[in-house]
Amino acid sequence: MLWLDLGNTRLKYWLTDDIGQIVAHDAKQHLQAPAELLMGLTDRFERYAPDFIGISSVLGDNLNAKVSETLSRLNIPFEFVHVDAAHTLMKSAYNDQQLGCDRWLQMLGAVDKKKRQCVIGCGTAVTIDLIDHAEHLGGYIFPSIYLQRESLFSGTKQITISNGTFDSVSQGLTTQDAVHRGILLSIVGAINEISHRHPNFELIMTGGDAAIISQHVNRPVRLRDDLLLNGLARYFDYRNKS
Ligand SMILES: Nc1ncnc2c1ncn2[C@@H]1O[C@H](COP(=O)(O)OP(=O)(O)O)[C@@H](O)[C@H]1O
Ligand SMILES: CC(C)(COP(=O)(O)O)[C@@H](O)C(=O)NCCC(=O)O
Ligand SMILES: [K+]
Repeated sequence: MLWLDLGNTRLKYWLTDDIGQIVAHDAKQHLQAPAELLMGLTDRFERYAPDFIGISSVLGDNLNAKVSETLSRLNIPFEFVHVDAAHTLMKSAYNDQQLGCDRWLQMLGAVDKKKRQCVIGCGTAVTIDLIDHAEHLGGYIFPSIYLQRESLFSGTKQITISNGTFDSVSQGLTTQDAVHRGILLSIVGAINEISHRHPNFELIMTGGDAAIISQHVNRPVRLRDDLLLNGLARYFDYRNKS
């Protein structure tokens, strides 16, 4: 199988064998041209000859249509995931016309009906979702640390910072530190507050910035980079059975 995750920043793919083991995996920035990036990967995909392609995309109809056009040339059946708020594995109270496919799949990949869980996706946006015994209660969306920095850069005259590292949440004494620490605290503080309000929820984090953010959270966090893949596999497994 070939699994694709088209996020707002990166295209991720996993090739898996008959028993679900990953035989190839990569993540690449697509710069809003995922179809062109895929074109460059088709040789590799053809070599592995997957019998099916399952896709998660949050890039919208126009880019999805271009991706479909590129994938059609492979002559391998492919399908985009559609959010289902009434799925057997997890019911959701969220508006399912709006819920991002990657958010939903990450939850589907993590969900455990015996647990209370808080799933945090640290991509282009940071999403925090609460699940109570396989019932999605809703969540929050924040701009990522990088998007927050860009908005300060473009919305102010005296903040001209476009690089630096996010490594502390203590107060800063320079613009550079105040910007990075303030932004990191906005996300970390929100996570700490949500976990304070929901003390019995296990914290699970995934996505490109999960390692940077999790270090400052004041409760144990489970880092899982397999959530979206796991969600894709569960989704198509269930769909084939019904
Ligand atoms: N090699 C890399 N290229 C680009 N971004 C990276 C890389 N490694 C880690 N990241 C981080 O991953 C974040 C994007 O996370 P990701 O989960 O791929 O997002 P999305 O699903 O929105 O595309 C970026 O903000 C960046 O900080
Ligand atoms: C919230 C998101 C932007 C996160 O995307 P990502 O950071 O993974 O690229 C995406 O899931 C999305 O576009 N969601 C639609 C809005 C919603 O979930 O309500
Ligand atoms: K993501």
